[in-house]
Amino acid sequence: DQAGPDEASILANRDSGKDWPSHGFDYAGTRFSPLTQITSKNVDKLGLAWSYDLKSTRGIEATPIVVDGTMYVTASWSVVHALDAKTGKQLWSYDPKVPREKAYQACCDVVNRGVAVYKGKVFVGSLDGRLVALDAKSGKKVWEKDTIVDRSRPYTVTGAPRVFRGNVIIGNGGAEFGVRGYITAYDAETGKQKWRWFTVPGDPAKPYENDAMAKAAKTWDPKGKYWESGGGGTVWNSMVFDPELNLMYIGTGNGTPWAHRKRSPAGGDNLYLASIVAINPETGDYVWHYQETPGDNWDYTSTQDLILADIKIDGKLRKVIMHAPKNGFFFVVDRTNGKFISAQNFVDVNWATGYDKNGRPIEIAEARSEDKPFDAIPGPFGGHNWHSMSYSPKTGLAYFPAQNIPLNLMEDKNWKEHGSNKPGQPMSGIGWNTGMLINAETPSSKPFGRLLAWDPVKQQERWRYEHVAPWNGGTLSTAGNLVFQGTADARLMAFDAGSGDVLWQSPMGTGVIAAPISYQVDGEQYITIAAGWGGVFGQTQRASETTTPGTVYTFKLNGKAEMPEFAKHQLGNLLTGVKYDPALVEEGTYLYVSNCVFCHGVPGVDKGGNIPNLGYVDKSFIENLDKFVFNGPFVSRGMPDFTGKLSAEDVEKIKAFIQGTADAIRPKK
Ligand SMILES: O=C(O)c1cc(C(=O)O)c2c(n1)C(=O)C(=O)c1cc(C(=O)O)[nH]c1-2
Ligand SMILES: [Ca+2]
Repeated sequence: DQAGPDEASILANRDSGKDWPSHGFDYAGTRFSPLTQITSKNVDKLGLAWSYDLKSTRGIEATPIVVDGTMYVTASWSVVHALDAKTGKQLWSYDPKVPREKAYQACCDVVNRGVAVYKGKVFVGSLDGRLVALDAKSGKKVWEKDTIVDRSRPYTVTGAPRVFRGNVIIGNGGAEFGVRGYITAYDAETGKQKWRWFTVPGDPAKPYENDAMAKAAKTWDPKGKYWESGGGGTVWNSMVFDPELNLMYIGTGNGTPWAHRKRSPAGGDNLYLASIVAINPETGDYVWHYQETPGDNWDYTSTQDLILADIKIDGKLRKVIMHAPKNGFFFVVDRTNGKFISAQNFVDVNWATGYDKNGRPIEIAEARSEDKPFDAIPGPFGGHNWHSMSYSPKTGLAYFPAQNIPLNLMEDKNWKEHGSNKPGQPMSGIGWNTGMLINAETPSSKPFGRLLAWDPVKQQERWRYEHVAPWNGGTLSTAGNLVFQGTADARLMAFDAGSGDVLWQSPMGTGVIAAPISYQVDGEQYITIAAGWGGVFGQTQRASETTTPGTVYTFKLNGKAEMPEFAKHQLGNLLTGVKYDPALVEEGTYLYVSNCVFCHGVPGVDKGGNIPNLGYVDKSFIENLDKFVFNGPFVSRGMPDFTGKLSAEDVEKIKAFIQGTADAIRPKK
């Protein structure tokens, strides 16, 4: 009977690298495997050992966990699969049966970033906010908890739970819509709630939960009635742990609404949005915070992967946190006390020129313009999003995918209500609450995606690899002098960790957004990636010509298994022939933005990701659009039922926009 892993075995595994026992490999989140069988000298001999069909057509974001020869990986809709890590044979699977109508309350695809495994149990957070403990051997449910404080709010769970000091810790998402962020700790054995920590203050008419909330409330303007929309600050991805300091660290998300002036009219830092916060994992007590984006106005979440390392700065060994959040700066912070050490931009940025010695950004005034559109660089998709970062103590470099995805936004001067549904306000028809309008002016910044190797001591780039598109996968680095990364254009690549030379690659059949892992069974080292295109950008766009269901691929030296067949992605013909009134196109544009755009993309311009682009579907779909929009025929696929939200006239306007846009972009003969 296996009872592992526990804290001691997870710490010991850092040196052996046999398992991949926790989300970021170790508690520090380094994603650095000490295994050395596969090296920069022999990586060209890497071949497929096995593959496993996850039966999923939406984004796959999971980091698999491997313990004692068993792999635990999740697919979209929070479905867990347990596999024999040597053969890929299924041992069991568990489907939490997420109600499909929950999909549209997830801002960014029906994704899940993986499980935690501790003392014979597997923990998964379901999209609809339950934390389920399964028996690791059988996959049978042991206990289940509802982690959501207020079911009237659109909370979702996409992140992997973590287990620190015997507590299962889980956060949630929903800050695009309007929720109050928090994390909760449950006893891993019994499921009993141990503590809960909110990230932002609640209604000031009620007592604050703790001193940290009282302190935070002073940085919000109550005239903004921020508690009505929840304030935001969701913890939907990163959590790491330093057992010696007995501190866990979380990265917190953006504000609701995005527009700072709207949620806090007099300004203010709005603690603890867009921050790193240190918490005692046993008591849930706040210890310190460092806010990376005071008064967030751009969806600059700080939920990207945190990594703990001990690095030499100015001749002194420092206990630091490294972080590359959405806002485009690479941070090094002292993890014993939260003191700022340094920050340097890793992509071009146009909202700040840098950070002063106290760790405050030096802002550029236009970035908070009240009445002009602002093509923020990075945009709301981030200079780096959740795609995992790794850190190699051998090279002293951090490896992560950097990017730009342009989006031109303008504050909505007339925004008043919390959760207002207004044409032109992105996805507000299904509850998004940004206080922003999408500007029809095309952004002038350019999209790109690249792998960066970053020196955290010198705060400078060491090397880069330019990808064909944004939205590439997370990274794994290994003691074999390698960095592995999956790409938007459907490859798994291996780079020389020191030089960035491309040493090996394999086609994947689908764009990759998750991060690879490495482990060892019976003396053989394996590299695994859970591939499946999606996430917020991947719903509407693609960079691959093939398409396959979500698949787990596992490689080893001289592996001889055959790749599954990849289907060529069939893009239909550009839509033609739907009758429409050109006078309705403009109003249709605003309605499309407020109801359709982040799932279906711009008709004809985007090519469709894991959700079809309406500029390339059969004409009969658009002619009969009302039949798909009303009475919910596609609710089972996650599409909302717009009955009562849109009128029949609205649908005619949306049809005019779809066909009108397709006609406008059609090459002239
Ligand atoms: O504010 C939030 O609560 C929240 C949640 C999530 C999520 O849970 O996936 C994302 C974001 N924000 C977000 O801003 C974002 O860019 C994003 C990308 C993704 C993804 O999985 O591709 N999720 C999220
Ligand atoms: Ca967000």
